[in-house]
Amino acid sequence: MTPDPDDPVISVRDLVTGFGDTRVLDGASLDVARGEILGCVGASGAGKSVLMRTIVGLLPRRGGSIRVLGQDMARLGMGARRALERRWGVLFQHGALFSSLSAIQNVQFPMREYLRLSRRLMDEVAVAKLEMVGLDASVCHKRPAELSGGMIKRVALARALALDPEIVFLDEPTSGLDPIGAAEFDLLIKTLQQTLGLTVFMVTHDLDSLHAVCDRVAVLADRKVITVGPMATMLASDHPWIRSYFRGTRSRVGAATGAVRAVRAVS
Ligand SMILES: Nc1ncnc2c1ncn2[C@@H]1O[C@H](COP(=O)(O)OP(=O)(O)OP(=O)(O)O)[C@@H](O)[C@H]1O
Repeated sequence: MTPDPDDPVISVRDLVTGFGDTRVLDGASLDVARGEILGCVGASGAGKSVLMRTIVGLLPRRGGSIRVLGQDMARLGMGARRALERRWGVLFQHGALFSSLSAIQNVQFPMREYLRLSRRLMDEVAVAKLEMVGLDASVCHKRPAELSGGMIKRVALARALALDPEIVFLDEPTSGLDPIGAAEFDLLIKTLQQTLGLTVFMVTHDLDSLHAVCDRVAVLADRKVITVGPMATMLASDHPWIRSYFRGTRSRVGAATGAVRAVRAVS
């Protein structure tokens, strides 16, 4: 699906959010287009998770506006709000599975909260969601403590997909995975986005994920979204933080340059 910039699924304007006397975001604005994967980056503590949690209504907004799927979040009554919540899924940092529930029960949790389905149908749907993220029936009755980090992320993704959402919010989906597991997870996200037509808002520190799956990247700094654009924009930016993040020694560009220097030094 080609992202349509004229059809923003999420529109954040002049957002102010904070805790006590501290403002974490102060005038943050951002659009996420239908069908795109937008990566959100920024220094640790810049407010990426806070932005994501404020968009989905888990943290209060002190100012500005948030529109999701054309609806102003501040004007929704309880019923309309629940109806809107059914149209997105969230994968929280570290998966955030319920430790006392099995994998299948975790996936069924949003179904129990928002739908009235028979037990049999819920079982069928949950197994299908687990298969969709590459897990077979053998994990169904395992609890999170019995699963690997990669499996936990997949179960959390299956839970985020439980209600057939239009938008998926992912908070550091590849953190803690080895490079192969992270690449597989990136591919899974990209495949799901393309086959299901999802819009994806993804908080990440993973430069490989940004390169592999994101259509655009939003950079949070100084309590605002300072730049949004494709990777080419990030690589061309002269902003000091963006430059050191995307072209520093741990980036592909930096690594390639370092490698060239090393080869030159040897020869
Ligand atoms: N519940 C909370 N109560 C008080 N302060 C909070 C709370 N949640 C987040 N913060 C503060 O808000 C700021 C932004 O936090 P946030 O988790 O959004 O950062 P982040 O950009 O996602 O960082 P990281 O990349 O390290 O996960 C931090 O200073 C953090 O301490």
